[in-house]
Amino acid sequence: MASKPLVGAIDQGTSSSRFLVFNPKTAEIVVQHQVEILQKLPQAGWAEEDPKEILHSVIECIEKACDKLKQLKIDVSSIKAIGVSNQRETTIVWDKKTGLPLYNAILWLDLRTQSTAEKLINNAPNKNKNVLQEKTGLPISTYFSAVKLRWILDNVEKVRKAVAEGRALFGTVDCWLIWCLTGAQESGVHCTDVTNASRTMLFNIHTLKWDPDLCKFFDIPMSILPEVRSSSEIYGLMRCGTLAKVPISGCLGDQSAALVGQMCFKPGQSKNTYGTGCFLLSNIGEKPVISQHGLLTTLAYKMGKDKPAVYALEGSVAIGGAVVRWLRDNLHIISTAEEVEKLAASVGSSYGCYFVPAFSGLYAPYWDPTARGTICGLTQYTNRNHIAFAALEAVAFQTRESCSIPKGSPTKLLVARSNLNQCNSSLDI
Ligand SMILES: Nc1ncnc2c1ncn2[C@@H]1O[C@H](COP(=O)(O)OP(=O)(O)O)[C@@H](O)[C@H]1O
Ligand SMILES: O=P(O)(O)OC[C@H](O)CO
Repeated sequence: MASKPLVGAIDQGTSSSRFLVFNPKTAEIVVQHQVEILQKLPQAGWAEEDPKEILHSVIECIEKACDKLKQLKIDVSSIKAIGVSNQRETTIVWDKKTGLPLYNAILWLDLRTQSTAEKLINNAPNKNKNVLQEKTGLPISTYFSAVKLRWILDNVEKVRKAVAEGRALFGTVDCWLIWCLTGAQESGVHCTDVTNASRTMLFNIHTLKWDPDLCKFFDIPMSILPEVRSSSEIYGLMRCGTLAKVPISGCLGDQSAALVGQMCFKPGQSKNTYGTGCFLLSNIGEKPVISQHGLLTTLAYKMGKDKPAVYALEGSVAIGGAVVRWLRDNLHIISTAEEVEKLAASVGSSYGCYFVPAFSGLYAPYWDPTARGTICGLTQYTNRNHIAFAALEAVAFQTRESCSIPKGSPTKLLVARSNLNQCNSSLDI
């Protein structure tokens, strides 16, 4: 008897890559594999990843998940389609002739563009950081791809040369992965979807097209931008590995994917996801609403070429699970992320210690790139357990703040999910 059709999902996040194989009828996960990604922090505020490592981690996850399927005696040819979801805004420029990246991926939470963003705001009428909000749904901030791309064009000679010679391609992580997996130099498809495009600040969220005026504002050559497609259509076929010839037929920025995954299809339905950052998205239907209170307006999904675009309001928190990684990698007070729960639970309170993990400035609703993290309220009594508790409490405080920003329509349902949720203390807080 033929095996039941399955669907594969690439989830390329800031901290890790995953490949999950689902039964599309029941949404049950059949197998999955996950690989952590190395983050390079070459200077204070800078955060990069190697695009080749990102790609290889995804390929490793696909191959290992397929091995697990084989161990379960399930034919890998049961995987009929693959979807891509990805950390958004992270900016990659590569050479279409060599297939190689021309610079490391600049991560969404990188702060190197603080002065670029400040300069743009100072030149805007009334120094208004929301001068592009009507068109893009976003404030001028270090967060979005356009300023990162501007920085690369200003600072990386190799990229300038490749642009002049017509060899450079720009893309967010979805775009890089789809181009590589559909054949790179030979047959790579250079495309992105509307949800990812809406995080670049070069995309008009009303016309659903790259906007020449926005490109002029940031002085970005339109020739390097990918084609913008819907979130659900066949972009191309896998050209390598065990899943060669399987169509890649879905693409959504990870927070939009989470909204879809939680089936928040009606206006007012919302989800909050805890990964590296923490993102509350609320479905607002087919008309974009511009927030007066520091929320972003973003594309939620467009489920086919001829299907309507659906929008969301978003409360973004840059540092969620990343604070736990910082306790592990920088303070070394835990050796695995899971341990944080034991430490926090052992005290049950921070005893007046507060942790503001503004490592990447503050996002919604402040949009202040100059903010920096702090731990305060320390006494001689404070130990690592209290700091662990305060770190988890900080994620909860930031979430509460996102939930309390007025959204224009009441939230009817809020679903919370992800890795940090495995940590019961964080949910209890
Ligand atoms: N059990 C846990 N308890 C608390 N934090 C965790 C736990 N597991 C992972 N994390 C944190 O969550 C983040 C990873 O979550 P993940 O969903 O893989 O992120 P992303 O999608 O951004 O790659 C890391 O920053 C890590 O420190
Ligand atoms: O890596 P995550 O899952 O925290 O998601 C990152 C966001 O897409 C950044 O906008």
